[in-house]
Amino acid sequence: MDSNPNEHSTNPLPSSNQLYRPYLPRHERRTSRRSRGGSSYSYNSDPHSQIQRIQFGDIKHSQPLFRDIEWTVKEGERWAVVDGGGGGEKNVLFNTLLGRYRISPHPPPPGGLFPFLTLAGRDPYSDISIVSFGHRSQGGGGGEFYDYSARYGAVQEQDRLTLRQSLFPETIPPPSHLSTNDTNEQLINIPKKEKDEENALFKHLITKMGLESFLDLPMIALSNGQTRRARIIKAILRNPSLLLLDEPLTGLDATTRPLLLSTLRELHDRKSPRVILGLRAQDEVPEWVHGLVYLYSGTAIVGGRDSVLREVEKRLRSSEERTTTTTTTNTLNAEQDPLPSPQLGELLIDMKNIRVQYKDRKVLDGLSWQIKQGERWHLIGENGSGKTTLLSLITGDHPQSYTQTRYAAPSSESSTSTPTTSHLNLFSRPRSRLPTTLLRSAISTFSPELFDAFPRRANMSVWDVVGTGFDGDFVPKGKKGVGSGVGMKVDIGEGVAKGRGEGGCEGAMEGQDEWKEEEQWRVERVWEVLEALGPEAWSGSEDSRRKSTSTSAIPAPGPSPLTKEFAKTSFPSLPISQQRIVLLMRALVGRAPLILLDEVWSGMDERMVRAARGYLRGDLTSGGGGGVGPHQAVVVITHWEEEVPWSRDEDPGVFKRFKLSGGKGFEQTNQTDVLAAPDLPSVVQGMRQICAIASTLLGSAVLSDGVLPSSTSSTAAAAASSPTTTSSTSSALSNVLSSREAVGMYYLTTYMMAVLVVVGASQVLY
Ligand SMILES: Nc1ncnc2c1ncn2[C@@H]1O[C@H](COP(=O)(O)OP(=O)(O)OP(=O)(O)O)[C@@H](O)[C@H]1O
Repeated sequence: MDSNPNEHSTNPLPSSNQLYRPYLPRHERRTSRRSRGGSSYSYNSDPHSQIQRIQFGDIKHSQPLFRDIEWTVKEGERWAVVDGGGGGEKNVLFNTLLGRYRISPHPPPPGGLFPFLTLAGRDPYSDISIVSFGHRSQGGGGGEFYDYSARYGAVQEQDRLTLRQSLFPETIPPPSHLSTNDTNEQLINIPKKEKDEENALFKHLITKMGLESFLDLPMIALSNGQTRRARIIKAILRNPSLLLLDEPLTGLDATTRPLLLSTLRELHDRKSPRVILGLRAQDEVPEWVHGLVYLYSGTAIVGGRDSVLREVEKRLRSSEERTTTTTTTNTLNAEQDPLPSPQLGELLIDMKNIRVQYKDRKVLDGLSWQIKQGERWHLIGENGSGKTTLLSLITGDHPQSYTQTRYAAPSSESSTSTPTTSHLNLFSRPRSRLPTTLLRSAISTFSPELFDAFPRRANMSVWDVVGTGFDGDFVPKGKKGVGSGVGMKVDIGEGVAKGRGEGGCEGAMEGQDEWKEEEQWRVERVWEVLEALGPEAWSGSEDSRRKSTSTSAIPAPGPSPLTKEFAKTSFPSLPISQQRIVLLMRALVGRAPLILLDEVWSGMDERMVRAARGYLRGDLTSGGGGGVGPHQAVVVITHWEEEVPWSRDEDPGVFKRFKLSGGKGFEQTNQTDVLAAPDLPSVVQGMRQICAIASTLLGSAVLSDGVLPSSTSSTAAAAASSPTTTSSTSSALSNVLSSREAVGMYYLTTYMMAVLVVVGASQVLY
């Protein structure tokens, strides 16, 4: 296999100018070639490049964290590092480049690990920067919970730092004891030319990233995506020689991603700064990347982009084949015990004409949305469109959640109740009449904010963390670490508290008669979730492999030893990806009536994502049960359609999408989805209009309220894309046509073919 990144003809690289020019003693080089073994992958087809064979590890670890990595980066090459195995391997590699882990044997002087810096007399470790989004950014390592809802209220003095001030500390007003003429800018005394260049770059970046209008907002007020863009700009403005950018695409909306990628490419090619990208296994690798380091189970596949991707796919395919036995076994179970499908029920959340405003900045402006039991929503919207704000109203964290009820002017005819012009009703009650403790147990959440804020106390085990999910606590409570109950039930009309419990009495509190039954249910439920989403599902350990290849359809009673061990593990000691899946378990354990999952997959490895998706969907292939009951409602917030565990095509009545834009929200059907698609060529637009008209004229009989019955929709779509019934152009077009338009296309094509047949026949006859 050719894995030399120089295979890309677009990049004629100078072979002598290397970023990494690691040097190995002769005997090492010989050994490294001979004893490479099957576990590592390397390239060395360029005679000028030198081999680096490194093992690196934390001084605390007797075993190296990685072995046999050979990686040379030359000036001009564009590289990305992909975390294929999870467990934070990419983080370890980046930290090694930053000098935080030891390399053995260390590349000796004079070049060292970064000859392009060392030989130029620069200190690598002060000239390389990292911006990481895959890892915990705030809250430090301490055990305290910090208030992640602070941004919604009045901004505190310590949080007043604006985006501009954060980028240019010299613009921070001087302390009061200095004279106002004595600005920091003058004190710092930046040369004018450099300043002009910096300003030009700043303007370019801030415009391209769409942050001009946020410059004078406090940093704390920026949305997740806006903050990420700002952090990247800040790192670029520091002008390091090399910027390690870890998971920059996570949390960015679909419009911003290509803009950021093209900017990074531009900067890298100008060497100001050079960039190495860190990507998740599920991220698409940009076309312009030449070389990939794909980290996997303590080693790496290193080489050209395409060849590494081919190799990874080959390995994945063979590992999937190995697990076929499990799938077959579990499918048998599925046939015996089908999981009930979602059942639509009572209204859980009812928002009408919601408004959220900060001074003259309107974030939500007349938004209405209803969420019912059993529904599965995908909440979507560009960065800054108000998704987090909306969720904070639902969870009651936002102070403006109390002030959403407005009444119509009383009419002259007296009536017993005045209708509202706007309201926020949570579980049939205005937010102000719902105690926060009850709300916390009725709505469970996973979000980047919660992940950052969740306390990491050294003595907190995985069990403790999962157990806090029942009552929405942040510290373990109760004798068995499964909470102590909130003593109330959330009222969901007819379906009181349906969707949770299933054997427990969730209104009970410690000390009450029903508590024993509730506690017993909670303990069993923690084991159930730990077994389904714990290491058995993703670790690939010998134990779990033995279990997964077992042909017995009868699961062994009780949790496995691996699960028991995991339950006892200290939560803060886990790698980030495992902390994330534990917090997902926390969100699912209590069977709360409403579950909010915001950017849930970021930082998890592929096997975890697969296990969690299966569990949420209720596929019996992943742990033998459904993560979400038929009466529970779920909202998934993500910028990536493919991250949603369900598809609207499965059942449009249950699986829905709500889009935020311009302060408003609207439900997107398949139809509006396509109509909203940007930059379609006008010919396609024209075709679509014709098809829609044809659909209305010729096929309106099959339409009901403009929404197709699913069987009709799929038949029509299939017919529209079938090469036997349409031309190749219309077949390609069917990819961008809505169901209704596809029906139109079908009728139009049939109609035109009929006309052709008639015309043809008449030619023959006459
Ligand atoms: N205290 C505040 N003052 C002014 N504007 C604010 C404040 N808090 C939030 N905003 C603005 O509200 C808008 C919505 O923010 P929100 O976090 O809800 O967006 P989002 O849709 O979740 O974005 P993302 O996809 O980036 O996470 C943003 O433009 C943000 O700058």
